[in-house]
Amino acid sequence: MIIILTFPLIALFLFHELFWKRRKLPPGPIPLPIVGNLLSLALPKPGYEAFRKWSNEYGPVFTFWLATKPFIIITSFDIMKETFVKDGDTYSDKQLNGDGHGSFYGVLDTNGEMWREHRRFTLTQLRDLGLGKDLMQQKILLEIEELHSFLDEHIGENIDLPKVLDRSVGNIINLTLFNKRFSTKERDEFIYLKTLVDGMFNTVAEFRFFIQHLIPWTSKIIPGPTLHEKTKEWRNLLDEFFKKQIEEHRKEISFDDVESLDYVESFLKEQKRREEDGDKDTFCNQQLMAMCFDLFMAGLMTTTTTLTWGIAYYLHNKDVQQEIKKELDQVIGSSRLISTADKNNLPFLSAFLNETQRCANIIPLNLLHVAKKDTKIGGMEVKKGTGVIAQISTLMFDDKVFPDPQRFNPDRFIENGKLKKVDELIPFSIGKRQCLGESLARMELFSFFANLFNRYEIEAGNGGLPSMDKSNDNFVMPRKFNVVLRKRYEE
Ligand code: HEM
Repeated sequence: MIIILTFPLIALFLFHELFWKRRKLPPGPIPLPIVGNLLSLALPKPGYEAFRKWSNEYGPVFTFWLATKPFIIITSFDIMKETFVKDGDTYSDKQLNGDGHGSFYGVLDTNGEMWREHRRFTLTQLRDLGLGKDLMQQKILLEIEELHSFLDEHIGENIDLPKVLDRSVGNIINLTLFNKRFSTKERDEFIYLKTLVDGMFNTVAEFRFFIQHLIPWTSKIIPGPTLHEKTKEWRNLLDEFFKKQIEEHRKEISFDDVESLDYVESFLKEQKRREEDGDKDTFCNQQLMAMCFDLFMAGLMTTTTTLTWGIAYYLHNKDVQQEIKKELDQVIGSSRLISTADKNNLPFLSAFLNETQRCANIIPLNLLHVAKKDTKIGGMEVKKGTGVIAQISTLMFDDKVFPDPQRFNPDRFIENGKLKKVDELIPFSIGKRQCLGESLARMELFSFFANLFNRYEIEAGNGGLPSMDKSNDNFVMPRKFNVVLRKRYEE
């Protein structure tokens, strides 16, 4: 009797999984029950190969099952543009889960008016705090001078350069938020903050937590602490860290000053204005903490990881090193600081930066968006609420756009001795939710690379050349390596 009943149930289940639930979606790989196509991303990590194969097999628009949820993956630049730029409003919502802040605040994990208002506010503040003027460049150059003084003391020694750069990048975000940098004496304070940021990232990346993030009910059956409990621990510590600095601001702020020195000061002034107008919600304290969280989470690891890959590619490619040094010697010719004002005269260095971002390809699966209404993508019907992803990592390794894509070759961005604009290079994504920190990140990457390469000979340290293996980590982080520096100019 049981066998007679079980057989049709299994048949029904398989019919549902293999056919019924997929019938109105673009074609794609067959999903397994519960995990969908997730396992393919681990074979090999970080999943570039799986997406490349599917894109070749099913075309530039296909369905990928992230656990039990279908996502429409777009791998062609033209269709990404049609979708996320020309019809941008339809895709400006993200799939929210609140795992980061434990609630829906900030910009990473909000939609609608809250997201729009704070995205606009933050972009305006970043501009007013210096990105639109020379001020931000000056702050970055001051940070680079501090970096140089530190590195100069360690000439000829083995040094974990990525770790040192991490503090400089963290300083720039902290300066932007709180007008405060971590001096050499406050190194422990930064190490503590970094431990919290890494702790949060590593938690979300752990497979059992990643599954809980995608299928919340599994937290009830997977043994051990839940994702919610684990992220709450890190979040509370991060909140405490931010709260301390916010409270110091509250004590010192002068609401009569029109100009603000940092993001938190601008936010507190706007908060007061709104509260006087009867709006206590839009600029509430929880939103401020969530914004500090988002800018640190989104801005620190991405920038340091890109810088670290850049140094690794530089060490591995002697011919590229020679070309960069030749250009720097011709154009700069001294140990003076280099700023973005020099950028147009350093096309090969800019090409190196482009190629670093393309090859580092640090976001193997882009953030999850949803269609706000019934629509069409690449001619295929898509229902309101369906997940949609601009799969930028597949595009950056597309051999039709970037021939011989695995080869590190900055020359692909050079034409007639000048920097060639290649629209398909979109490491900061595309559309209404394109990276909010893009201008800041670009300025940092250029300034750090230019000044490091101009001031120092950089050689591999005692562990040899850095490993270029990306299969070890969910975040495409390079493995740890040391370098040895020597000065290129006597002072
Ligand atoms: C090399 C460095 C960086 C890379 C490669 C990068 C890349 C990205 C990508 C791919 C997205 C997802 C866009 C989407 O949803 O389609 C994103 C979003 C975001 N990034 Fe960045 N990012 C970098 C640096 C930064 C920095 C320095 C900050 C700020 C300090 C920042 C803040 C953000 C924020 C707040 C979002 C969410 C925007 C929104 O949803 O409206 N990022 N970034």
